[in-house]
Amino acid sequence: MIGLGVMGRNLLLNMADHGFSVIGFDKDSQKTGSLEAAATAGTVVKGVGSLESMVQQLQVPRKVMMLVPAGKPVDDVIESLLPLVEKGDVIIDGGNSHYTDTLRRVKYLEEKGVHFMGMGVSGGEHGARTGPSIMPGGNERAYQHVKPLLEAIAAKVNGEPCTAYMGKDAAGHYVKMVHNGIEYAIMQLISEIYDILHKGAGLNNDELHQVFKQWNEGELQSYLVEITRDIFLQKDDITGNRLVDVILDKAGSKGTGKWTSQDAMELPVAVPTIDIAVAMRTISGYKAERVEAAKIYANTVKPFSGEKQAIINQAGEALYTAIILCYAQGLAMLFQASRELKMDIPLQDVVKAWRGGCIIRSTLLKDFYTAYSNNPQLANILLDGPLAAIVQQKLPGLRSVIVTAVQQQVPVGGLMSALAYFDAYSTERMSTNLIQAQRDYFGAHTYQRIDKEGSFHTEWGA
Ligand SMILES: NC(=O)C1=CN([C@@H]2O[C@H](COP(=O)(O)OP(=O)(O)OC[C@H]3O[C@@H](n4cnc5c(N)ncnc54)[C@H](OP(=O)(O)O)[C@@H]3O)[C@@H](O)[C@H]2O)C=CC1
Ligand SMILES: O=C(CO)[C@H](O)[C@H](O)COP(=O)(O)O
Repeated sequence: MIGLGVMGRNLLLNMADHGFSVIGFDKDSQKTGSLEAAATAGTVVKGVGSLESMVQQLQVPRKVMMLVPAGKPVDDVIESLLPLVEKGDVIIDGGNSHYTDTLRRVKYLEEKGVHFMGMGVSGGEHGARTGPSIMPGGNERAYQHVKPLLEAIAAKVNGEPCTAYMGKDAAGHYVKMVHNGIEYAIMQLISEIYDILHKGAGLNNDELHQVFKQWNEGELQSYLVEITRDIFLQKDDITGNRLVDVILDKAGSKGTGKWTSQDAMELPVAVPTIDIAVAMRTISGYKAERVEAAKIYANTVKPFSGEKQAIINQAGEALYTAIILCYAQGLAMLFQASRELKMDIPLQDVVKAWRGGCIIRSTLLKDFYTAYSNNPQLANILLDGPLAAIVQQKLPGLRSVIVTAVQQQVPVGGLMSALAYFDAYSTERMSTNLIQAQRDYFGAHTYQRIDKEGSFHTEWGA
């Protein structure tokens, strides 16, 4: 393992716990020393400060994984490894690299006879140590060398490992990118529901904890709902108040959500809830301007007058439906990208790998798994019969919550985008006939007709 930071160190210790002899490299002797000290008794874990020494001690074909920051560090590590590895060896990048970088690296290293695999890992620090979701892609023969290791260290659901081969070339990193896009979208939806219940319905942190606790015990059971439940109880060491209330409302990002939106536009495929989640993090950064605008427009949430429990119930239905619509967008993107980029991504295995260990794990994944088991070529999970029945039953809650939130001035762009996606996707005849007429009017862009084949142009207004 190269890079003994948060992820590398924990993943390596996880491998050792499963009986694999491992060796970690870091320039920092403190990191190599503390790695050995943290190893479980009886496991074989070595920390070294020389890359040469690390590579020499590996069995052939060598399996070298790196967990370093995406971008130049990955290229630097590859260049330092090249004089040390041989044909047939496998280099794995487990970080959040952009898939186009991975494509470039796969080609570069294949020319030298070295296999390069891009592999998504999700689950954060704890997941890496105890069982993450792992999304490997690249050369399938190279994957066979690491399959037993990955299956051993991955999270398990019903005894099955939350990992599978994600497809050719950069498929592993592509799947991880879309995973993170869905992660952004679900986090945005949860934060909007929090706004509705907190500012609108006046629930305090203890009440919010109870609501999320109850939701996490039912159909909304998921990692993100679970951690949100716990966040409301966390005390601030400095003030003694709840920590969530003293955290500045400016969201950070490392870029994977933005990459998902950018790539969706390129394909093209519609992922409006991911787009809006990225945009809302951007708007959150305009703190000073927002403070000024709030004064000008006297923008404050108007308290709800309705019964609290009714709003809580509707909010639960709205969140559940909108979350399904986020997965629908992300999975439809993978379906389309797999075809366009010829990656052969098996969607059934993607949702299998996401069932446990990762940030977007949820009880819903088992329904998606069933949907893809019945039809591996399903273009959109909204076309699956049982899932369509769930969406139809829960949709009124989403509509009602949006109406209430709009009237009470709670910004709910994520919820609205999910509903807009659904309403457009399930509309037989959209209003885009008018857009075609306008395009032809001002730019002679032509249009198609509903009653005849071919392309037509009209001299409008003549
Ligand atoms: N943290 C998380 O929850 C998750 C992170 N990821 C991804 O995993 C990757 C690693 O993340 P994380 O472990 O959090 O990062 P950290 O910053 O904790 O660790 C990165 C490690 O890489 C080392 N490193 C940096 N540059 C080089 C280099 N050129 N050569 C050798 N080693 C280098 C660093 O050493 P030094 O400090 O000495 O420079 C450090 O030990 C990233 O791509 C990240 O996006 C993926 C899933 C979850
Ligand atoms: O990959 C991850 C989880 O799956 C990381 O935690 C991710 O980098 C977080 O992204 P951001 O910092 O952009 O919110």
